[in-house]
Amino acid sequence: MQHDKVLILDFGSQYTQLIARRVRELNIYSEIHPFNKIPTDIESYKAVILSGSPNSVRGEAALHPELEYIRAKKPLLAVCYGAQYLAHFSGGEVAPSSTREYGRANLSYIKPDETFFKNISEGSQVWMSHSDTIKSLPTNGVLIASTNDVANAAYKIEGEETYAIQFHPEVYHSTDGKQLLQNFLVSIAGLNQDWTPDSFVEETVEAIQAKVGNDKVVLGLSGGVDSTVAAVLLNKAIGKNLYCIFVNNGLLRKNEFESVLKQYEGMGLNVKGVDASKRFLDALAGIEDPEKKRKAIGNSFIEVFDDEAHKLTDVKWLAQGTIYPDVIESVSATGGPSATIKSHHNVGGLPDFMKLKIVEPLRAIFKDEVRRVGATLGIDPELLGRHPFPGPGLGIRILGDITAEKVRILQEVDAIFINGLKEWGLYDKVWQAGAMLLPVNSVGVMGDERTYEKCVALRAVESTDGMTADWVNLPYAFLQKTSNDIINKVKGVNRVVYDISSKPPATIEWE
Ligand SMILES: Nc1ncnc2c1ncn2[C@@H]1O[C@H](COP(=O)(O)OP(=O)(O)OP(=O)(O)O)[C@@H](O)[C@H]1O
Ligand SMILES: O=c1[nH]c(=O)c2[nH+]cn([C@@H]3O[C@H](COP(=O)(O)O)[C@@H](O)[C@H]3O)c2[nH]1
Ligand SMILES: NC(=O)CC[C@H](N)C(=O)O
Ligand SMILES: [Mg+2]
Repeated sequence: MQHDKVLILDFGSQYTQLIARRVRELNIYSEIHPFNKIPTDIESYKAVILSGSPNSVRGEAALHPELEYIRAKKPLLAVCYGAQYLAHFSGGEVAPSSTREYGRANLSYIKPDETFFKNISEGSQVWMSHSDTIKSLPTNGVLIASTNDVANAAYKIEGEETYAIQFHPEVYHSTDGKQLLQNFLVSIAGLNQDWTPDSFVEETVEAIQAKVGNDKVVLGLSGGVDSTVAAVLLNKAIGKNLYCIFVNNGLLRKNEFESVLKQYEGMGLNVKGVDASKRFLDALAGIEDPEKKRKAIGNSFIEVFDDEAHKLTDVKWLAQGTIYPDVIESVSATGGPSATIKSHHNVGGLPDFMKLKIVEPLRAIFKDEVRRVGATLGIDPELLGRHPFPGPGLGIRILGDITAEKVRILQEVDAIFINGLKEWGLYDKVWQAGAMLLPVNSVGVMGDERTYEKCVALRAVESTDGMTADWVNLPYAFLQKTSNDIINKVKGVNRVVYDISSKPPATIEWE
């Protein structure tokens, strides 16, 4: 079945992904594309949304989209920069505002009987984030809403299905934002709300069957949410032609290799566990630089996969659990290369010599949607609720060089911390948690003896997508008990600290 879809043109706003999510929450499929790479099959989109931007329409760096096939031809919603753009270059005027406007505002005026504001009343809270303001409306512009500080908070263009708003309906703080998007997409643009997890499963299974046919597929399974949901979908589509490989890279959590393999047994998946710990640890020996460690781990993954793929005959495809943020983050809105903070080493980016074609069934959906799809597929909620765990595992949580002994120490510490979170009912309140082994020895005293041992840092963060994160205010009583348990039970550790840095400026993992 073909679904109605929405095109979101990205001008680099930090909220663009949120627009897509909010639209999808309405069971309408949406795609984000850079403002300067408008898809050629523009007819297939039923409505278009222009995002905000860090740039100003008044500056030399103003971004100019090519709206020839969009403007006045399709329902168009312009948010913030988009609204300023449509005003400034079509007969209106944008100027710097006397005060920068960030945060909460309330609609003080709404034009009566506007479908765009159906079920939304004056007083409704909206969220602002701009420093330019629309001084005068474009040709044929009609004012449809104001706040106390922003006279031109929303306008429409007479004779077109074009709407423009200065505030951000996509953030949760705009309390009627979802209603507004629904008014625009459903009541005005006439889109169907039929894009649901059930329909996703059904259509994806069919699409995989059509694409892969009778070929064999290998998939790297990690015990994590994304690869597991991908595996179950593929299994539903192609059954025994799916070969899952779960690699013990020697950097997994305590007992994880065994317990994850056991968990998969009950799911009817064809999984092979490959213990390659020695290969990884050998490749890592003596390497201290974080990026070099990541490269060594990534290369070892590729070698293991290559070996395993060669043991099977006629494998043509590699399946990956790539999700939508992975895809978007690799395309920068303005085309400029963004700085490499860390090379995230998935099994992606396979070298040409492997000659495998790629199948990525989750490529178009967000993490929370992956979880919903997983639930529809009947995957254990406990597995779906697992914290993300990076492919390089404890390798990027042991600062400096890695040895088997350091891995053992960190596995013990991590197990005490994570099990404690579960026992105290805190695990599901935390987005991700883990422990870091620092390359620092400090002096302690245990039973009247001097010790000179390692320090570990505990980290627990709240986040929605890992892009930004804040540390979690864990109860002191919990930290106290955990610290005691770690120091008493893990030989080699005599000091525990708690990481209270947000991302940015820190990152979640220490390397
Ligand atoms: N130990 C492993 N064995 C085999 N494949 C792995 C392993 N670790 C990671 N991978 C592969 O790398 C991909 C990226 O890992 P990533 O951690 O981003 O996703 P995930 O583990 O599937 O989900 P989550 O983000 O919930 O941890 C995985 O989807 C999987 O294909
Ligand atoms: O599969 C992965 N391969 C990697 O190389 C990698 N590095 C970081 N992460 C995870 O990404 C999120 C953000 O982490 P950072 O703030 O440390 O960049 C957090 O959830 C990290 O655990 C990785 N995941
Ligand atoms: N959030 C936005 O789109 C901001 C637009 C523009 N950069 C401004 O500051 O007004
Ligand atoms: Mg993972």
